[in-house]
Amino acid sequence: MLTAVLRTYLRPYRLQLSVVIVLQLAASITALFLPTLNARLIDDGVAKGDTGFILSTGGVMVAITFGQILCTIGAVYFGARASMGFGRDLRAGIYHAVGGFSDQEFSSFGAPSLITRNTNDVNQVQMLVMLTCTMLVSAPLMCIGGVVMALRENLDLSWLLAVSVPLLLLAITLVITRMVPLFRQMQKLIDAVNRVLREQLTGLRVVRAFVREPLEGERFAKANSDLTETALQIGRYQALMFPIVMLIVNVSSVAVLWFGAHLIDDGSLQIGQMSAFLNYLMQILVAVLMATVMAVLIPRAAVCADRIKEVLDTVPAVDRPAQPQTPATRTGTVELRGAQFSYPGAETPVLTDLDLTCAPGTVTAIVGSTGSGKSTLVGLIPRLFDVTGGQVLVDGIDVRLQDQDELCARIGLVPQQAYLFSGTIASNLRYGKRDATDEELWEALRIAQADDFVAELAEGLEAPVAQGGTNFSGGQRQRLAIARAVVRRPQIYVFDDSFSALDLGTDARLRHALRPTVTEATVIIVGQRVSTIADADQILVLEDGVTVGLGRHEELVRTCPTYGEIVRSQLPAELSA
Ligand SMILES: Nc1ncnc2c1ncn2[C@@H]1O[C@H](COP(=O)(O)OP(=O)(O)OP(=O)(O)O)[C@@H](O)[C@H]1O
Repeated sequence: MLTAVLRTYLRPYRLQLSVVIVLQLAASITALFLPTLNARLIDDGVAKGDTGFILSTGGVMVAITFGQILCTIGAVYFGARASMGFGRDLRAGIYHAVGGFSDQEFSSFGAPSLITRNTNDVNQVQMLVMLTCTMLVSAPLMCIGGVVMALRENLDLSWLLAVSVPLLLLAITLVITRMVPLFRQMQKLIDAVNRVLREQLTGLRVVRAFVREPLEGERFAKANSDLTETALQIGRYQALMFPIVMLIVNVSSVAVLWFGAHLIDDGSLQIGQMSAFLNYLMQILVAVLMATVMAVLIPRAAVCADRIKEVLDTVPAVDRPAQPQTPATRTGTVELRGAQFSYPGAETPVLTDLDLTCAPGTVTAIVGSTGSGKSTLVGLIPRLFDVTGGQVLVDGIDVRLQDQDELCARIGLVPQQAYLFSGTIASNLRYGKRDATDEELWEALRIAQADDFVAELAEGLEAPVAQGGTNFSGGQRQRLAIARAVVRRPQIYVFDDSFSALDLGTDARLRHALRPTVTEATVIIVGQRVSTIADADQILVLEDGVTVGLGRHEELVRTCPTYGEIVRSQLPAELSA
């Protein structure tokens, strides 16, 4: 999975990565020559008092160091650009994939997990790319090159390499193998903290109203302490790793000095050679350390890449046709033919064998008790989910065969939960029609009975809207959501219980103002209130997802017991007769 993500998303950065490799190569090779030059400077310059040699070798060393600095800066620069670009593209890829999800995929992943995957998980993989760009070539080159160069300086001390390098590798591997499972656990725990936090913030009012703060606090504290405990365990291993590495490095240095001093005493080693050997040993140990740091990151990045790939590879239940069909005439006729729908995993269907035709210029109302399937039914029209049996047609063509964007552009959906986006009233209203003029916005507000309260706001159309529209009342939010649909002037209006938060007077005025606007449109209203739906051209009565009545109000009052029951429970006796 990790390699698949890297292969796909690093492809556009091949050139930059090649530059990084070349620069790393140059920086590492130059670094490898410095200890040898230093040894010559000591043995042939300082020891013999040859100032000219000292100056010329020193000059070469300064030039090499300068070149090395430039190569390293270049490698980090291009590495950072490539890895940041990689992260940006990956986030965009996930965003794009999530954008095609239907309700089904959203609920199976959950919003908090999708957010963690698009932020934290991407960061982990991006960090791996970044460090790889810094160490991929230099670590193995410094390691192998260091061994070769050290052996060139002196063979008698070579056994020190054979002991210290494997010892360091063994020690680090032992620590890392204990850290890897903790890294896996950590991503899940970050998900859990996000989930709890998001749920509590969304339902803050309910939490307060039911005095659940202490209990919810405990729930958060549990998720938080689980994450902290795992992070601390990882931290303990990391803290253990540092002294172990330092111990091995320092003991190895002392050993080089100890045994090197004896060899110098014997006359078989020069001071400069010993210093070069020491430098090479340090370079090798640092390279081993860098490689193992990467080895720590790989399993964590692999876990994150798996989670990212899971999102990228998810095929939405609502797919887009390769060759969409376009209706011959676009009048906005909606038809359900034997429509059936079951939520995934549910034993019984939510909607069974529904037949309904909603013609342009007519109003269709859908009523039924809570949970009877009304919202599910209207969700089938803009393809929030697809039928599991039968068909939904718009203008005679199955919605599954039509271009999704074109289809949705013709539908003005006012959902049950009126959701507004952070911005201004104008930016929210222009959601449906970007180029709508202020006059069009005011007209839509007038129809939605929202012009009064918007006009009272000091900034008018430019009044700020908080995320979710929480700085407006439920009724105001609903009216703004209705205005947003009206601005679009769609052919099909779907009001999913959109009038429920309005008082009877506003509800009646709104429908009255809406009538001239929707004379040619197909209007579908989900409603609980009989006064809202009584004058509809046809009323569909649902009970447990099955049609138990279809007709006009007067007819249904006589013929449909379920409808009669709803009417009797709401209207005075003389009206329901
Ligand atoms: N995402 C979902 N996954 C599984 N079952 C669901 C899901 N959404 C709704 N349901 C179930 O489908 C049934 C119909 O739900 P739906 O929201 O369509 O009813 P409704 O008539 O609009 O209700 P209300 O009037 O309360 O809004 C309910 O029994 C509900 O439990």
